[in-house]
Amino acid sequence: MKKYDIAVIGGGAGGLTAAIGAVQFGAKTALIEKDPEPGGDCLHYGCVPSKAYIKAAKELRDAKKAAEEFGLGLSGAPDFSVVKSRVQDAIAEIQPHDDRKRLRSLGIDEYHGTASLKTKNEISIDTGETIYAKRIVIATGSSPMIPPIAGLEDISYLTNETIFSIDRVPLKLVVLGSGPVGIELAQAMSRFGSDVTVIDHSGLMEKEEPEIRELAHHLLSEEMTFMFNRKVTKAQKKAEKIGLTVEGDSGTTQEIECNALLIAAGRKPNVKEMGLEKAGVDVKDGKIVVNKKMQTSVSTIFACGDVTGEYPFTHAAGQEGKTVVANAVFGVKQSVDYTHTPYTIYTDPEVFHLGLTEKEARDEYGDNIHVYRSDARHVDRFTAERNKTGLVKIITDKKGAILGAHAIGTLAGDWMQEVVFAKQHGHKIKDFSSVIHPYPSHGEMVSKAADQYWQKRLFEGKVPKLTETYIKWLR
Ligand SMILES: Cc1cc2nc3c(=O)[nH]c(=O)nc-3n(C[C@H](O)[C@H](O)[C@H](O)COP(=O)(O)OP(=O)(O)OC[C@H]3O[C@@H](n4cnc5c(N)ncnc54)[C@H](O)[C@@H]3O)c2cc1C
Ligand SMILES: NC(=O)c1ccc[n+]([C@@H]2O[C@H](COP(=O)([O-])OP(=O)(O)OC[C@H]3O[C@@H](n4cnc5c(N)ncnc54)[C@H](O)[C@@H]3O)[C@@H](O)[C@H]2O)c1
Repeated sequence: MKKYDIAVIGGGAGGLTAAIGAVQFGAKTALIEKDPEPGGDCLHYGCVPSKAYIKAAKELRDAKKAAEEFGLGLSGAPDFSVVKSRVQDAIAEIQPHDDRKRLRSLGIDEYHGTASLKTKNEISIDTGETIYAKRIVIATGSSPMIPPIAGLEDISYLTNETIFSIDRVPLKLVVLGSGPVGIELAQAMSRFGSDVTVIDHSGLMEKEEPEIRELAHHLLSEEMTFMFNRKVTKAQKKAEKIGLTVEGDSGTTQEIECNALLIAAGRKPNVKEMGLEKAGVDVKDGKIVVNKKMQTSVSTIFACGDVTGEYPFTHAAGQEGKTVVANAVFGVKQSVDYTHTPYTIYTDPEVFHLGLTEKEARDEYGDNIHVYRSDARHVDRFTAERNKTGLVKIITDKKGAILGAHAIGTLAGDWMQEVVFAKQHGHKIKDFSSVIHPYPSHGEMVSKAADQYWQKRLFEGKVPKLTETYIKWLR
């Protein structure tokens, strides 16, 4: 039996970070991946193809808008095969960074097969091999959660695993779920030409600041129909179409038809048939239970990424993978900390989220907080680009330390990154004012919010009285 210091199950964002980190620090490392090539959901069915869709969809939308405004004729339907090739090209270009050849070149023993735990130190691979490892890392990711809907098994529906290989844009598309997966794809499909309806049993972007949620709702409603607080109870095949029974909170039902149904109702960690019970690894609510060191209930076994359900983003899987390396290879007892971990919802405009919302901050700090805002209407770059929809909200404690930052606006995920840096490195809100932002940039949204700190200090406190006295004395 081959023996390793570390064996990683799953070659997605979390597993690759753990395996590459471990081998680079000198650990004898194995990685077992069931798919032909590593890369996981993010590369094959998630971040990369969805961002390729989003970009192509935005280009089409901008072209249409520009054609209308400048009086140019634009007609016909887009050739969807171009969109499909863009997705394939993006995956193909990134794949070599994650592929088996590269892993081997780094010194990782890679296995192609489905792995499960045999004991707390042994892994069985369905190729018939068994390997031993001092430490095991489970990074098997997640799959689309399919809600129990009567008749669903008799129709063919789409998920994130199939939507990127469709050949035609459905005339009418229903998207079940308005989370990041559902809403990003709903907007892209609408821009490709689908008539899109989004159904959700709660509301839109409920974790976001109310004013950001409202603005997003207003803008996105121009491109799709929303049916909130509703659920689909029945699905049936109707010749070339799909019939759906939609139930509201009050029990009222409505029948709708579509040409395709995309299910984006959340994720289910991949824990099935993993032999977790054999090794004694605890699972709660379908997720592998880990402590802050990403260690499971078995001291030799760690887990990272979507399979833990902690923070299901690629960058968080990477952050957790690094924590695993520190703890499993060096035994340094490092804890994962999501306090400074942001995320962006890549709708157009983008929605950015970091740390506490105002409500969460008030729950924790009472009235000992300050809220600073800016609006794209007062930032010249947005005005010049005829795009005045954007908001920033930064929440600090009494001393100006950043507790949370939230934004909506074109490319907000990019220009809000300076707030992540500032928060993580202990800078205060006032520091943004002294950072020079080139004029005119979107990033002025941040400095304009921070300028309010000085306005408050200079024009509302003791300072104006003192300067008044000084000026009088000068005369
Ligand atoms: C449509 C969509 C868009 C997304 N966009 C973003 C985004 O823009 N930004 C962002 O941060 N996140 C995004 N995400 C989330 C992101 O994709 C996940 O958080 C990330 O992929 C999780 O990484 P992971 O390593 O945990 O799992 P995965 O990347 O899914 O990797 C798990 C790997 O384990 C393998 N595996 C599973 N079981 C076994 C087994 N028994 N044996 C061997 N191998 C196994 C799988 O084949 C897979 O390769 C998106 C997700 C979706 C669905
Ligand atoms: N931009 C990004 O970073 C990005 C993009 C896509 C996905 N992701 C990650 O992937 C994860 C999963 O995203 P997601 O959108 O699949 O899940 P989600 O859990 O965020 O959203 C699922 C939505 O479906 C709704 N829903 C669930 N069951 C339903 C039902 N039976 N009927 C009607 N509505 C129902 C929920 O109310 C929710 O709004 C996210 O948490 C995120 O971490 C990130």
